[in-house]
Order: sequence, then structure tokens, then C-alpha cells
Amino acid sequence: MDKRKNSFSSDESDDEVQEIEVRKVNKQIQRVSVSAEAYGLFNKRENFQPRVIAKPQETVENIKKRLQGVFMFSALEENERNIVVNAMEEVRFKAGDQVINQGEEGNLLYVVESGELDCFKKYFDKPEPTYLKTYQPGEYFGELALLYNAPRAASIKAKTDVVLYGLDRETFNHIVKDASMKRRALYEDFFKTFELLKTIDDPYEKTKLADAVEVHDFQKNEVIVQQGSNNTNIYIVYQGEVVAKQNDKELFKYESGHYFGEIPVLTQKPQPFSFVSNAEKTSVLIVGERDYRNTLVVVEDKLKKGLEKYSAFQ
Ligand SMILES: Nc1ncnc2c1ncn2[C@@H]1O[C@@H]2COP(=O)(O)O[C@H]2[C@H]1O
Repeated sequence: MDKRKNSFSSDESDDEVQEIEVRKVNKQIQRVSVSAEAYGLFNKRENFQPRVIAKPQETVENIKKRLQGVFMFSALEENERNIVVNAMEEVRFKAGDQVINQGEEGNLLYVVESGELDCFKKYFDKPEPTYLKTYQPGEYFGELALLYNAPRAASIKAKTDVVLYGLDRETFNHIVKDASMKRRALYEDFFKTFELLKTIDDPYEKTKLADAVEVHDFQKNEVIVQQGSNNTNIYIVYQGEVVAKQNDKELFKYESGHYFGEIPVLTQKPQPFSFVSNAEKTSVLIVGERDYRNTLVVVEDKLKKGLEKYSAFQ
């Protein structure tokens, strides 16, 4: 039941792309705009002149394809997404190159097209940087400096030769930032109560989940997931109540902060329960399988352990 919009149309006219005009982005000017933004001058949409980076049609198509799978961009309208595609530049790094240095100023968010990169973070109480994760194609990084006007919060090093798509701060701020900030703020408090994430110390994983979830409302007795289905979404109850039924027998209840639906994605078996809204209005946050691999996968061991309560019913 992934309701994500995939609004890229392959029939988009070539003319539109031909019109792409190059505006050289002068690093000096970019830096000035960062400090202007800090004083609130830069957020006026009417002043926004999106940058357009000339690139071969093939690269344009590759970027479009790649963005379809990146949740940070999935809520954008088609015209907004086209602006993002036009503004993106292809950047290549060799294995071993440092792409981002913790503590430095940053002006680009990167989406990985190919290759792998390692992420390390230096904590004040540890002498050596801590390895956090490896980025794969389809993932993005470098959004925090842009979202919060802060220095880079971690370091990223190319593990192999990589091709990345860089999105500039200005386009990001005007097209993507508002939606992402709103989502992060909206779900911030809720994720503090979300049972699965309580054990994660790193606030970053929680805020990232905010970009991935989609909210969906159900009326009383509406079926959210049907018994026997192979639906691989994971659901988090935001408000209301949900019951798990097997052959119409009520077995489990879920309230705000509880999750359900994880059996197919963890076991590759069909769903043994139906999940039904048990309140006048139940709102659930939906994490699709692809987004699960980018977010909740960090608590997969805990999710698997949680399956024990269902063992008598599978
Ligand atoms: N635990 C983490 N804390 C901060 N940044 C992280 C973490 N894990 C991954 N990152 C990424 O590392 C990037 C470093 O640059 P940014 O701070 O712009 O954005 C950061 C995130 O995209």
C-alpha cells in the first residue's frame, strides 16, 4: 500500500532540457548567501533563481531515475522535482577521497549514484572517529548542514570510486527544506515515545525516519492490512488504536507509539494477521520496505526479537 508518488514522466519533452542554461556558481557568492540566509534574508521565495547545471540528457535521466527512490524527494511535486534535477550536478570522487569533513561548512547535499562511502563521526569523549555506516547507491547524506545551517556533523570518505549528485543549498532550501524541516519537527516528539527507537542514542536516526514515513488515516473497523497479504510496509500507530485479528479472533492491541505489520519484511512470509482500526480515527505512519532498509533496519535485531510474541500464531 505504498502511496508514494512516482511522478516522473519519461515523455518529458527534450526541448525543456535543451533550454537548460548554465549559470556558473561562484563559490564566493554561495558563501555570502549562507550568511545572508542566517539573517533570514534568503528565505524569500520570490528572490529564488534556481541554478541550472547543463548536463547530458543521459545524466538528466539517470538523476530522475535515482531520485524516484530517495525518500527526501518523494513528496515533491513534478515541477519541483524538475527544478531539483536541473540544479543537480554530477560529482565524482576516487576511492579514499574525503567528501565531507566534520566541522567544516557545507553547501551541498549528495545523493549516491554509484559506489560506496563510509561515514565517521568524532565524539568529544573519544579520541578516534567512530564508524557509523556505509552509504550505498540511492542513499543521501550531507543534508544536516543545509537543514540546520550547522557545520558538517560527520565525515564521509569514498570507499570506492563514486558518482554522486550534488544539490546546492539554495535549491535545497527553497524546494526541499521546508517540507523536511516540518516533518522532522512534527515527528520529533513522537519519535521520542516510539518504543522501537527509545534505545537508539543517536537522534539522527530518529529525525531521518521523519523523512521516510507517510501518514495515513483509517476509520473505525477499516482494514489496514489484510491477513495473508505480502504487504512489506511497517506501520507505526501515531494516534488511535489498532487490533490484530486472526480469522476474526482479536489477539493483540496497538496504541500510539506501537508498531505492527513487520512479519512479511522480516520473514518473507505472508502476514498471518489482519490489522484493523479500532478507533474513530486511527492515524498510522507507514514505512515502506525500501525506506525500512534506510531507517528502521538499525533496530532489526530488536524487531526480530519482538516476533517471539507472535510465534504461537504463525
Ligand atoms: N549519526 C549521525 N550524525 C550526524 N550526521 C550523520 C550521522 N549519520 C550520518 N550522518 C550524515 O553525515 C553527514 C555529514 O554532513 P551533514 O552534517 O551535512 O549531514 C550528515 C548526515 O547526512
